[in-house]
Amino acid sequence: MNKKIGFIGTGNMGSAMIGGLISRGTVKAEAILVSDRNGDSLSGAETRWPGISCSTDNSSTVKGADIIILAVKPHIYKAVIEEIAPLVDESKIIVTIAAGVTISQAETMFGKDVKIVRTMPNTPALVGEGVTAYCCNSHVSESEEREIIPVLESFGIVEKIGEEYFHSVIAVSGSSPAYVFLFIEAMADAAVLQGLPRAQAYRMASQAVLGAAKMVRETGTHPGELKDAVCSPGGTTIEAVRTLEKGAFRSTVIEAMNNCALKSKEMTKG
Ligand SMILES: NC(=O)C1=CN([C@@H]2O[C@H](COP(=O)(O)OP(=O)(O)OC[C@H]3O[C@@H](n4cnc5c(N)ncnc54)[C@H](OP(=O)(O)O)[C@@H]3O)[C@@H](O)[C@H]2O)C=CC1
Ligand SMILES: O=C(O)[C@@H]1CCC=N1
Repeated sequence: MNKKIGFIGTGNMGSAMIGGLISRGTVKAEAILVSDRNGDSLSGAETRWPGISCSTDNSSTVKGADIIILAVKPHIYKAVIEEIAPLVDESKIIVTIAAGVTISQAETMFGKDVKIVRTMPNTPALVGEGVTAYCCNSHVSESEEREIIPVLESFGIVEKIGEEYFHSVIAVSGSSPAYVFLFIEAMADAAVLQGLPRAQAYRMASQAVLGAAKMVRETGTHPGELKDAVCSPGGTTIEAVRTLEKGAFRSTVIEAMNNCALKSKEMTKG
């Protein structure tokens, strides 16, 4: 692709996306422009990805890029958009990634017609195993949407959704790596408690999650059926499942994700 991609903000999510773009080879490092007010984030990006253009000046990113990804926290959106709005014309596409910032709110912040693609990525974008949900505003043409999809595919799988589903998507993919990391950490802690060396515990716990996820994806078998196949009658696994259910494992996950989606709704109200 011969487009230049700009990032305003290169913290947790921005750097995961840059990593995905470069390792997938969607664009060369020289086609990526980054600006950040945080010198440490900027120098970290410069060291990790030699060839990218780094600056503390957001306007240089906007001037040089065709696709501009706003990778700052939601409460910074208004200030950044007001700063860059005069430089954004119909040749540029704005990609938003913020929780709780709707297309209509971003349009109001720009105060003029701008092409906006609202997305919800997640940090596994760094290793090309992310999920990115997106929807476009009415100013993005079908051909422009076709140009954006390969950019999003650099991060992993891509799902087009109606904007009303963003709250659920934040719970099931934007935020969910955090719950999975907790789960891996807890499994490794238990293994360490039982005497396994920490490094082996992390390798085994994370591989079990990776392998189980791949089985769901690649066999198409219902997760309940896959669980049943691990639980030998009177065996070890059903003891663990009984204990998890006593602790309301599934209900706790459902409740947590419901609260996550509610928080996203609340953030939309500002
Ligand atoms: N983290 C995640 O897993 C996900 C995050 N998101 C969304 O991504 C966005 C970014 O989150 P995240 O990466 O975690 O945040 P971070 O704080 O890690 O990164 C944001 C970066 O932007 C910098 N910044 C702040 N203000 C400006 C400015 N005016 N101009 C240029 N740079 C600025 C910050 O600097 P400083 O440190 O000085 O503030 C920081 O380096 C959020 O809107 C969030 O909702 C979406 C999906 C997943
Ligand atoms: O916690 C947050 O608000 C952001 C959005 C999704 C993941 N991190």
